[in-house]
Parts: sequence; structure tokens; C-alpha cells
Amino acid sequence: MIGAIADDVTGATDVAVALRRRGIRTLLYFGLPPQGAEAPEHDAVVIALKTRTIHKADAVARSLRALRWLRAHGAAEQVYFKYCSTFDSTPDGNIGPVLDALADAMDAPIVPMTPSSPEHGRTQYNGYLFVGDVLLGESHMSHHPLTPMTDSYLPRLLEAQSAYRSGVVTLPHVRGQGVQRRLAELREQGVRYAFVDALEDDDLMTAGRALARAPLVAGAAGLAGGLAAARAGAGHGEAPAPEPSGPAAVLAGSCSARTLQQVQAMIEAGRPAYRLDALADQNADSLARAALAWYDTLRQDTGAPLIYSSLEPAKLRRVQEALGAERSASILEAAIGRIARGLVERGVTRLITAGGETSGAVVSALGVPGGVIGAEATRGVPWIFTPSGPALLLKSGNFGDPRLLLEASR
Ligand SMILES: Nc1ncnc2c1ncn2[C@@H]1O[C@H](COP(=O)(O)OP(=O)(O)O)[C@@H](O)[C@H]1O
Ligand SMILES: O=C(O)[C@@H](O)C(=O)COP(=O)(O)O
Repeated sequence: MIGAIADDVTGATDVAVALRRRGIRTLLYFGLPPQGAEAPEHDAVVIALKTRTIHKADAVARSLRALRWLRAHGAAEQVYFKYCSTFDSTPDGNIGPVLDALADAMDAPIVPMTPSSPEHGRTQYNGYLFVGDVLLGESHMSHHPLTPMTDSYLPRLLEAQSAYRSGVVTLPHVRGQGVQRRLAELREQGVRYAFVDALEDDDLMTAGRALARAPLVAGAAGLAGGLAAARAGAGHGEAPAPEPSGPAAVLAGSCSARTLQQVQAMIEAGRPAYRLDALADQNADSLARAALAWYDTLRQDTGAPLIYSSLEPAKLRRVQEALGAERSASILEAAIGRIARGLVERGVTRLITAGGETSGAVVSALGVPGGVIGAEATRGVPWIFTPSGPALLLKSGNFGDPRLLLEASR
């Protein structure tokens, strides 16, 4: 059985649906699964953590707890550590510290990985990560509020955060000379982390077949899809994918280029929109109260509203200079969590959130333990049906076309 540990909740939904698409019956939990919970038949478990930007010791402790749970429940035959397809991290971590801890705990001699996800425009070549046709460090990710990415060479990025050496399985190895052969060479050279080049889905499928027996693998959802495809013989066909209904609302806390376009599309379509301004009010409670009071004034026929804090890079910098990056993020995340609770109390049954950290804040504020994976609003962004809460669409900041938020909230 595959056990996946994801460093944020949007990443968890992305990897869960990548497994499910290949007929792998997948359970998704937000945090450690509740004790004694009855689980339907399954072939994979995904545990969504929120460890991407917290203190690294805490990230390591939570990830090891997740590993212990997977082992105790027979779900650690192969462990997949899901990080972002744009390698979101800082020189402190948390990808490196978490991987070091997992690799040590599992005694994994070498950990193959790749953030490549060609369907989202992320590709790895000679160890460099591209976003569309530019290098990661030259992409919009260099402006990220919490994890600005300014380098593009993956071994260097990981070595800065890890106690171990990194190397590359280059494309000629993937496409001919052999992934296993290259991994053996790298092991001899004392390398513990092997970034596998992949430009196309076929490369991920080849890598997935070669890595079917690796105890610990890491990366974005693309390689998880390759591993799942390698097991597809044991698959159960794609499960039915229900669509939710009922009143919807959109909460956007991502400042990624794609979310900014999606927010703009909602505003241009005339949807009611309310901006959370942390410069004007630094109290999460009163920010949330004011937003909910605004929501209470809306007519029924306006279309689903948008509440957002998303700002373009120059304005975001001003907020961060005034309040600090961490403080402004934590005020806004706390406010959005409270707003989510207030919206559900007011009858919202479809909640759409943009941004990984933002979605994590919403999931913890709602206290939902996990959910059943439903239809994808767009590739990698499935509806999640929670047992007693609303249906959730947890959208990675960078995913979806510019009309996604508008259309998903119709
Ligand atoms: N106006 C703002 N000022 C400062 N920080 C902000 C603002 N709006 C959003 N943020 C913070 O930026 C972070 C965005 O991260 P996240 O939600 O993971 O989005 P993405 O998926 O694009 O990475 C969140 O912690 C959020 O609270
Ligand atoms: O791999 C990806 O790009 C996503 O699954 C992901 O991790 C999303 O993170 P956010 O952009 O922070 O939502």
C-alpha cells in the first residue's frame, strides 16, 4: 500500500487525485487520521499536513508522526513525500529536514524524486526546474510571500537544506541507459537524493516503473501518478466522481500570478468581492467579523461572492514591510479560517479556497478530518466531500485557468 505525506493540503488533494485517477483507491486525511475511524477498502492513504512553512523541528516531528501512523496501519510499503511542483521551501527547509528525517527513519539508501509535473508546465532538465518556458528562479515564484524561489538548480536547493548530497538522473538515463543503473552509480558516489529528469508524462511513467520498489520516493503529483500507473494492474478503475451543489463562496489568500488573474476574472464578471486589508486592521477577529457582516448584506441573486487578500507583488511587499511576512500571513490565515466557519454557519455548502497555506488554515478552522475525493474542477483540483462539513475545492495558488474560480463557484 502507498502512504503519502503531503506538506500542504492542496498538494495532498493533488496527489490523492493523481493516485485515484489510476484506479488506486485512496483515502485522504487532513492531519493524522482520527483514532478508530472506520475506513473503506483502500490501496493508498494520503495524510495532508501543513508543514511547508512552519518551524523545521515541528515539521520534522509531524512528518515522523505521520510515518509512524502509516507504518502502524500497514500503509508504508512505499512512502511518498509530496512537496510542491515549484519546490516551495526556504534555505532552512522544510523539504530537506523532513526528507532527512524520513530517509533516516526508513533507512532508505537513496531517495528518487522529481518536482516535474508536465501537465502543470513544470519540467526538470539536467537537474534544473522550469516553470513553463522559464527557469523556476526567473518565474513568478521569485515573488512568493513565504517561499520565494530564486534558484532553479534542484541539487543545490536541496543540499542547502539537507545533511546529505544530491545528484541527477539525467534524461538519457530515463530514456535509455536506465534509472536503476544511474541510482546505483549515485549511491556509490555517496549521493542520497536523486532528482530524476522528466520533460513529459512518459518520462514519469518510465520512472514510476523503475521505482516501483523504492521504499521512499518524493516529489510533486506527477511522479506519484507514475508510481500509481506502475501498479495499475492492481487498480480498480476510476471511482465515480460526484459534483457538489448548494450555495458557494470563494476565499482567496494566494498571491500567485494565476490566482490574481482568477480573482480579477471574478471581479470583472460582477461577482460581489470583499478585500481583507491587513494594513487597515491587524486583528483577525475583527477582519473576519467585518467580512461576514458584508456577506450578510448580499442579495441571494448575486452569484457566489469572493473574499480575498490576494495582492500583486509590489503591494504585497508594502504589507510585508509594514507588518512582517509571517505576521501578515498569520493574521490573514486566521481571519480566513474564521470567515470559513462563519460562512458554513450561514449555509454555504461549497467552499472554494485558493492557496495552499490558506486552504490549510480553512481546513483546520473547520476541523474536518478528511474527505472523499470527487470530480476535478480542473486537473489536480478535486472537490473533497467532508463527512459533516461543506464540500471543499482546495486550489493550489498556481493551478487552473483564469476562469476557474468563477466557473467552479457557479
Ligand atoms: N495581502 C497579503 N499580505 C501579506 N500576506 C498575504 C496577503 N495575502 C495573502 N498572504 C499570505 O500569503 C500566503 C500565500 O500562500 P498560499 O495560501 O500557500 O498560496 P499559494 O498557493 O499561492 O502558495 C498565505 O500565508 C497568505 O496568508
Ligand atoms: O505540486 C503542486 O504544485 C501543488 O500540488 C502544490 O503543492 C500546491 O501548493 P500551493 O501552490 O501552495 O497551493
